[in-house]
Amino acid sequence: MDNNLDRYKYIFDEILTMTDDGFIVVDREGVVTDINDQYCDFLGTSKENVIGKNIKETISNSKMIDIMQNACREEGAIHKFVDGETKEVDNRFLLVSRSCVFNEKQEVIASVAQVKFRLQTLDCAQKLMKEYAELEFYKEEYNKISTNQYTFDGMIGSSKKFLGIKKMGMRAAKNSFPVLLTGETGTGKEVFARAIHNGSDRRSKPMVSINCGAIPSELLESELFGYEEGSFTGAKKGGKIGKFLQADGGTIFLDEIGDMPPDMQVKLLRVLQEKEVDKIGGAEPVSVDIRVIAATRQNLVKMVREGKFREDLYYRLNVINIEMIPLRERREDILIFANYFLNKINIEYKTTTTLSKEVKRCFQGYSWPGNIRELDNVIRSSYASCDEFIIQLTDLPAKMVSSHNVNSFSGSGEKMLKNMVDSYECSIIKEVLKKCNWNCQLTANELGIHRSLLYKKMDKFGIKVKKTL
Ligand SMILES: Nc1ncnc2c1ncn2[C@@H]1O[C@H](COP(=O)(O)OP(=O)(O)OP(=O)(O)O)[C@@H](O)[C@H]1O
Repeated sequence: MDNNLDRYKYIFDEILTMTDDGFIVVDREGVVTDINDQYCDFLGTSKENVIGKNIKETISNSKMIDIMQNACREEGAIHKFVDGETKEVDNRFLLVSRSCVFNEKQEVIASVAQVKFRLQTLDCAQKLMKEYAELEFYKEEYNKISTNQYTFDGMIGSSKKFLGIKKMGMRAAKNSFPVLLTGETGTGKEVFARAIHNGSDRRSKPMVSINCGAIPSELLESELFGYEEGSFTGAKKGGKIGKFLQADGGTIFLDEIGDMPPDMQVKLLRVLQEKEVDKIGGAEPVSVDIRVIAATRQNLVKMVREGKFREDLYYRLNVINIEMIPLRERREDILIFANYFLNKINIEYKTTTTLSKEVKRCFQGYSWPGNIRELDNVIRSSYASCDEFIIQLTDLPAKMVSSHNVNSFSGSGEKMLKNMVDSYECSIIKEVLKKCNWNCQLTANELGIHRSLLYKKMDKFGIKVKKTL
């Protein structure tokens, strides 16, 4: 019997050496018992580093243990190797077949996986890889839509002004004219753009967003229009498709359009006029069918006047203009948003935290320069620092609890002043504590007071050292 086993071991080893494919074998516990050189080479490791260790240490998202648990097999599945787990940077998707091995009692004793490296298989894998990437993109988009946040129905707000622009957005969704969304930061321009796209008959195609201000101008052209393979040094193998072509049939969202460099403004104008994209290094222009929604918090009219933004492009983009409303001009919606964000955290952490009367008053009186995004942040940070189940004034950032918010404080005369000073002092201490990661010595240094005084004040205000959210 032993002789027979030895014989099979030699044959097995020879097969593993001869094949062009990668092979790996694990035992019932997921510990690697065999791996061939081809696979080690692809992973950029050695047999000594892999054999005897759990498969997850080498391939963290391996499915071999699942295969054994389900006593099944899988053929030609696409496996995406995790970044840094293979030495081939451009080759992270491969075709893998996995199977479990049974003994004569039909018990699972091992699992074996084969990875295809042969060229024709790779070709096929690369095609599948593109489809896989597209599928992942649609899955992500689907998740966004299904959360309902990005539809007009799911949009928060019931103030008259907001209902007015919501109506404009719903009307805009019925056609494909360019839309220009203007307004301060954090007012919901991107959320609105998504709702227009999701409400239009383009919703089954992608909405692709690009922040024109966040991409260096020398990269913007290739990001927007793509390039052909070999069109410049450093160009990726296989070229790049570009955001406009990715959005074909759907919508492109050009955020911070005011930051688009002048040479790109000319190129964008051409796309809007001709409905064609010139890929870098491409022989022919490619036709595209896209709806453009642009957004900016800058004053484009002023920029046109100053010669910083092309007038012809401005008119092309500004067919439908929707001016988003700052939160301070839709005060009826402030508490609706505050409760919406707090409720989301309460659900996540299974708590029932609420806002105190004073906090609600303070929210109503505050100017919210960062708008809805700032309100979301304030709710998070105050939830993280509140000790009880009620968010108090002392949990808010110091700048909110300033003398501009006199209305938020109860009491009269000296008592009121003392309440305000205490509240302000407490907020500052909490803010610096958070900044210093709740390190009391650093906080005392930063505040310029002795540590013992800091402790006294923390005691007075009931501040306990906390974790951050
Ligand atoms: N109607 C809404 N319902 C729920 N959340 C919203 C709503 N509008 C905006 N938000 C939230 O407010 C934040 C800011 O929204 P968004 O990014 O759309 O603003 P923006 O105007 O595009 O900001 P910026 O100009 O800084 O890019 C996001 O977290 C978003 O989810």
